Amino acid sequence: MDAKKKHRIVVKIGSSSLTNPTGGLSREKLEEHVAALAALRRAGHEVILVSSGAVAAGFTSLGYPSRPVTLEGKQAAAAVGQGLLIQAYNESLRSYGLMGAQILLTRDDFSKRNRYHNAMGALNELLKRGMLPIINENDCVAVDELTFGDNDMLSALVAGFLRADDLVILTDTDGLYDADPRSNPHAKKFTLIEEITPEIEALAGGSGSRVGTGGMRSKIHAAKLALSLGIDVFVGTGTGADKLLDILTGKGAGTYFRNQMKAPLKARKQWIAFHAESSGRIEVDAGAAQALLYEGKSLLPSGITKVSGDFAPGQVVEVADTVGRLLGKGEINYSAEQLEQVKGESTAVCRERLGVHRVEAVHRDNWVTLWMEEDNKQEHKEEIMQ
Ligand SMILES: Nc1ncnc2c1ncn2[C@@H]1O[C@H](COP(=O)(O)OP(=O)(O)O)[C@@H](O)[C@H]1O
Ligand SMILES: N[C@@H](CCC(=O)OP(=O)(O)O)C(=O)O
Repeated sequence: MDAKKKHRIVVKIGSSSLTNPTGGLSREKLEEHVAALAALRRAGHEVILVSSGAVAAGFTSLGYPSRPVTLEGKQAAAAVGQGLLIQAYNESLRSYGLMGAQILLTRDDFSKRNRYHNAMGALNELLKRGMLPIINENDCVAVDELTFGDNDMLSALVAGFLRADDLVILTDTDGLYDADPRSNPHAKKFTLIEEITPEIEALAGGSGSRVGTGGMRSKIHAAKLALSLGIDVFVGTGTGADKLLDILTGKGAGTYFRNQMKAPLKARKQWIAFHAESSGRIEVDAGAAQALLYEGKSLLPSGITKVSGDFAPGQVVEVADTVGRLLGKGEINYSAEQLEQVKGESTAVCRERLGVHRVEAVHRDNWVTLWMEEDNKQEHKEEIMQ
């Protein structure tokens, strides 16, 4: 992380770093985080906060003796606590001349293109106006498959779509160890990780505390996604007002994950790759697969062998080869019905049957390769960055 440059930084603060020993919100800890966020702002960086802590801030007001475990209990606590959390942030931010702006998101918001762009527009405007966006899951509606599961993944998705330079995940442990340091006092820490291999993923366990949810495992998944989007990641802890500045200058107490790819995936392709729901699936022959994966070409109807699902032009479909391997996803220019009429046909036939001028079924600009062969991973990475 190069601290001289003005960075766009997403800082995620987990419940474990915001709570007192009984699981409630700790104002003292919150105030220390705010001092550090304010120092980042003073140094000229753009800052977006993803903060957990709603359940922690709310459960005592509802009469729960400890952090609730049921979904309804957590939702009710979050509904009460979210307001208290933002109020606490704003009271503290005021003394630095800063103001927070609450944004609650669900995964569903990311899968609908208009919502994705709306959220991006609002966040960019807030940043332009000097506000500090404070993002959390929309706990009351985010249930089951709609949830991000945890704010770690949400912070990586937000960092991706805002094309942030850095993602800083603050937690109660000073980084990733080769075993959970809570249960293994001999665990060894990683200070720098250049690639998140399956072996590294296997070392990260679940939450060791009663208040956190994802543990180190969800942080590693989030770090992996952020790295693939061209974002540097830090996972760790710190104290004092300079802790975030120290993290930027490489002096943080934690693990740095260095990004190998400097060009982040464009927002449009990120949306297709990570958020859009697929409305159908098409199969393509070997020639079309070759053109899509290795030649940087668009998909033409002539290479399509099978069409499944009911989709309309502009929706996102999965593209597989004839043995069923997923090659990637793309925005389709035809409905399923139209495609049935022209699959396997030449450009001339498409024009004649459908009266279209441009015939690509999926244009290159709306295509994302998802299939990676171990030995040509890099080639694919470069390709999806186009
Ligand atoms: N390999 C590991 N290295 C470090 N911490 C680990 C590891 N495996 C599991 N953990 C646990 O992850 C916890 C942090 O995650 P979590 O409790 O979800 O915090 P947060 O509330 O900040 O999201 C640590 O307290 C630790 O017990
Ligand atoms: N949205 C919930 C927190 C969920 C969550 O991810 O917690 P954590 O693992 O502590 O970051 C809340 O505000 O309490």
